[in-house]
Amino acid sequence: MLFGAIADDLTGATDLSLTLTRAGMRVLQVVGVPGSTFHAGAADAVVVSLKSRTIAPELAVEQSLVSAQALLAAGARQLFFKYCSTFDSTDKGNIGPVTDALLAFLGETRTIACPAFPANSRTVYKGHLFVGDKLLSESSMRDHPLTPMRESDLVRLLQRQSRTPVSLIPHEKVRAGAARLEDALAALDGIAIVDAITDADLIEIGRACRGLKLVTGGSGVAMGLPANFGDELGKGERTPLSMPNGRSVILAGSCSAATRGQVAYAKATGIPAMAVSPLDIAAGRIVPGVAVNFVMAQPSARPVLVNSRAEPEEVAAAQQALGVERAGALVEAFLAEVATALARQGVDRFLVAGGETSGAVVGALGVRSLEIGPEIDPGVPWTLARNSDGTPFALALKSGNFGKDDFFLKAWTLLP
Ligand SMILES: Nc1ncnc2c1ncn2[C@@H]1O[C@H](COP(=O)(O)OP(=O)(O)O)[C@@H](O)[C@H]1O
Ligand SMILES: O=C(O)[C@@H](O)C(=O)COP(=O)(O)O
Repeated sequence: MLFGAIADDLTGATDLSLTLTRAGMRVLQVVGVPGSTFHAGAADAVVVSLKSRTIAPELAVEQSLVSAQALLAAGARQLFFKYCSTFDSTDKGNIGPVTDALLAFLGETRTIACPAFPANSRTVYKGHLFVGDKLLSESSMRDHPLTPMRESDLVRLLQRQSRTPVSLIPHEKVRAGAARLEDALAALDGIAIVDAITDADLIEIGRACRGLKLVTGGSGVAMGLPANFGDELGKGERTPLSMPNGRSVILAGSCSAATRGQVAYAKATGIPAMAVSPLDIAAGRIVPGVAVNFVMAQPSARPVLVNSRAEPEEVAAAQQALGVERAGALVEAFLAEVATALARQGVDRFLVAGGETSGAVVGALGVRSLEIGPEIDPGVPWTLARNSDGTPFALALKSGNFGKDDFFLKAWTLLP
C-alpha cells in the first residue's frame, strides 16, 4: 500500500478511486472509518469514504484523523484529502479544519488545495473557481440545499475556514512545469490554492507534489500522483469484476441541475418514475413501502426511478417548513429504506444520484467495500460493492452535478 486517501463523501471517493484506477493503481475503496480488522491486501491505494462534508467540523476532524492513522499504519507514504470539485463547504468547514488537522497530525506545514476537474468543466484561474463558463458563486451551486456556494475566490473562502495561511500559486507558475512548481512548493508556508485549467496542468501539479506528505483537492489533481510511485504500482493480481445482473433501480435524492436534467430525460423516455417530497414524507402521506411496491410492480426489464422533488422552489418550501437538515435527512432516510427493502426482495443493481444520498443508501445496505468497474461518464464508474455478508451489488454512485442527460439510460448498457 502506497497511497491513502480520505474522501468527505461517497461519490467523491468513487470519483477519486476511478481516477487512481485509470492511472494504474489497484484501488480498494472502503466505506466509513477503517476498523481494527482493516487490511489493504494487494491494493496500491486505499480510499476511505466518509460522510463528513456537512457534519460538525470537530466530528469531521476526528473521523479524518482516525482514518489517516489507519492509512499510515497500512503503509501509505502520501495522504490525499478529497473534497468536491465545487469546493462544497460552509464558512465553518469542513475543508479548512480537516486540512489543518491533517497537516498538524503529519507534522507538516505545507500542502496544496486544487479542486479543478476540467473533464467536468471545473477550472481554477487566479484562485477563482469556475463551473463551466460561470464563477462558482453564479453557478447552480449557489442554491445547493446543504452547501450553497456564494464565494468563488478560493483563497478568501478557504482562509475563512482555516487557521493555516492560504496563498495562491498562479497559472504562470503551473505553466512553467513540474520542476519550477516543485521549487515553489518547497518555499511554501501554508496552503496554496493552485490554478489549473487543463488536464496537462493537473499532471504537472501531480508530479510537483511528489514530495508532499499531504495533497488536497478534487479527483483531477490525483491524475498525476500515481506516476510518482513509478514501477512500484499495480503489482497485485487483477481479476475481472463479475457484476450482478438482476433488477435495476435508480434512486435520486440530488437536487443538482445535472440530476434534474437526467430525471427529466429519463421520464421523457418512458422510464417508470415516482417522485416524493420531504413534506409528504414528514406528513406520512408517503411511506417507503409504497415506493417499493411501485418499483416491484413494474416490468423487470427496464430500470425504475424513485426521485425527490428537487426544483429550487420545492426545496425552498420544504426547507422553510422543516428546516434544512430535517428536510434532507427525511429524503435520505426514505431512499435508504426503499433501497434496503428492495435489496431484501433481490434487487442487486442500484444507480444512486447524490453524494449525501449515496452515503445514506450505501450505509443502509451495509456496504463495506467497493471495487471500480467501467466508467459511465467522467467521474462516475460502476462499482462492485459487497456488504458485510459478502452479498454483491452493482452500484453507480453519481455526484449530483456529474453525467450527461442520458446518464440514467446509458449506465445500464455498460452492465451484462
Ligand atoms: N425536496 C427537497 N427538499 C429539501 N432537501 C432535499 C430535497 N430533495 C433532496 N433533498 C436533500 O438534498 C441533499 C442533496 O445532497 P446530495 O445527495 O449530496 O446531492 P448532490 O450530489 O447533488 O449534492 C440530500 O440531503 C437530500 O436528502
Ligand atoms: O469532485 C466532485 O465534484 C465529486 O467527486 C464530488 O465530490 C461529488 O459530490 P456530490 O456532488 O455531493 O455528489
